Amino acid sequence: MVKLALSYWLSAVAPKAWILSLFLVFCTGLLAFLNMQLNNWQVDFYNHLQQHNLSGFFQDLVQFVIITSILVTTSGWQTHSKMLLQICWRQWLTNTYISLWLHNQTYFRIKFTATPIDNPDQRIEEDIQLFVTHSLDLAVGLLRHLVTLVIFSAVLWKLSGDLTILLFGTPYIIPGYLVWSALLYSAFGTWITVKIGRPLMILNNIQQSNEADFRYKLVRVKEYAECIALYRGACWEKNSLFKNFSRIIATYLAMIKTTRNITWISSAYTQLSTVFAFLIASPRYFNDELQLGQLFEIAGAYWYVHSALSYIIESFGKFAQWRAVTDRLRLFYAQLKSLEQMNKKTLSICNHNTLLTKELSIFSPAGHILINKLSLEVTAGDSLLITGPSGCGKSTLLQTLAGIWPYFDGRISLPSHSGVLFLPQKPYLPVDSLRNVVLYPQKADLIPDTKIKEALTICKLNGLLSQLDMEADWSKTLSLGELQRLALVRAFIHQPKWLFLDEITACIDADTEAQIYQVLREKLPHSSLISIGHRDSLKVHHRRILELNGTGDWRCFEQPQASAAL
Ligand SMILES: Nc1ncnc2c1ncn2[C@@H]1O[C@H](COP(=O)(O)OP(=O)(O)OP(=O)(O)O)[C@@H](O)[C@H]1O
Repeated sequence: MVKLALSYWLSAVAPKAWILSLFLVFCTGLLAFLNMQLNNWQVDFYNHLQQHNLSGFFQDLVQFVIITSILVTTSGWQTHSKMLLQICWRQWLTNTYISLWLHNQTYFRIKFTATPIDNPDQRIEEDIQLFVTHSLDLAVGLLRHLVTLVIFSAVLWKLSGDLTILLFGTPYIIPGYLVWSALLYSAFGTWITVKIGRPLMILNNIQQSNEADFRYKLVRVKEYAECIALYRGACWEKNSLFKNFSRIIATYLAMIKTTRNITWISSAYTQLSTVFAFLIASPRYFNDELQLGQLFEIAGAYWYVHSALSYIIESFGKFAQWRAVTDRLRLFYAQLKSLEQMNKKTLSICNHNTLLTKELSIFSPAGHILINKLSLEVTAGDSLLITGPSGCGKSTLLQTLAGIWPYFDGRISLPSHSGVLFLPQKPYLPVDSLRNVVLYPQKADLIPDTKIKEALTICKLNGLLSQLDMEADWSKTLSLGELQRLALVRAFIHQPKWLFLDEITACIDADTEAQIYQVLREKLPHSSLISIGHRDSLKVHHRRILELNGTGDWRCFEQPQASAAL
């Protein structure tokens, strides 16, 4: 994961990434330096106040304005470059994940892995955003605090002088005792915070999944609103949503407890630290070894050293969340990569002008045989109807031929992918203009409107002729039969050499179905047609029938009633 995240700085856009990163580092370093200047400035300022030195006081104010102006400007540029780097990095990482996810049908195959990861959508949208934001926040914070630590430790070391302690009558001199005490104080605080806050990391991870599941359930209610309303399922859905949400509450309550404990520690720690510096420097002040200005300089330097050292304590919550999203993205990436290997291992499809299967056995994910040793040859221009009882593996056979079903043995020779069109059982229509929907996934500017309108007329969708530019979620407004006819419009527009139809006319009346098949034969006389269907009326439109019986056995025979046109 770290390798992937950092490869942004080695990618094609590396120059931009490096320029932004270096500028960010420069601003961060400059801010730490300016803070040191301001802390140093306090010495003269408080001393001039103590000495009632008015001209010195005004000189200090001018100096203050100059330092602060540079500091404010640098702060703005630091935020600017950080946010710019954030969005560029996120864009690159999102592109990488989306490309891997959509490569080689991984988005489909991922559900076949032994432990499919949950909510890839959330990982790509939210987790990457959190990962990038937190990574940069933590990295910039770490850098700022490291530079601060080095600078102010040196200042504190110089100011602290030596502490002499008597141990068993022997005097021991501790140089830079203020630095050592800050180190000890912070080490103790960090140790106790990490110990108490460790469960927060696990809880954060669980909560990310809970939130995603809850969101998914809400989206499903929206998607299936019509079915839920017809089933009168609102009460069931409400209970299910409450059950999901109660998991969020339970995890959150556990998080509250841990966060409260951490807050107690960090708040006590911060409060104590404001007086701690004065406390340990006070002996030298009351011995007249320090002036008021130096005392404030020590307190300021101590505060910076302390806040740099307590960085882990302050950012523990963020760090816990960062760990959680990093784990989720790492697992997602590992699975995407393993699927890439799987694709290479199981698929061996070569191009021919004939569809050929030799001893092709297809299995369910659980390992049950669906089709046993199918040997089949479909030549260009031929037609085949696949029938059989529900669940016998008809759609799975089509998915295997499409190269997206991984559980098979045997050989498959497929025609070139460019002239093949698969129309699945459940039509998919993107939310877009009708023109783009019927041309999906091709670009709209390649096909003239006249051709689209002709195809719509053939499929008896004349009512949509005037709505080519209208953008809508068509799957919500059209009937199932209309959706299937809209899917068929694609066949008339693209005129593929090989057309695979999976029960695409199941919701269309028999007369329209017959007309559509008739026109398909007229308009695409040289195309091969492979359909799946249950209706006997389909047989007449195909030359051969492949009958599956659900036990793995199959029978392929010529259809005696095939229409004269075939
Ligand atoms: N993604 C999947 N995960 C688990 N099992 C699956 C998956 N897809 C299909 N199956 C199983 O494989 C078997 C064959 O399914 P398939 O969809 O091919 O049947 P079918 O013959 O097309 O049925 P129908 O006529 O009802 O559409 C079924 O038992 C189904 O449950």
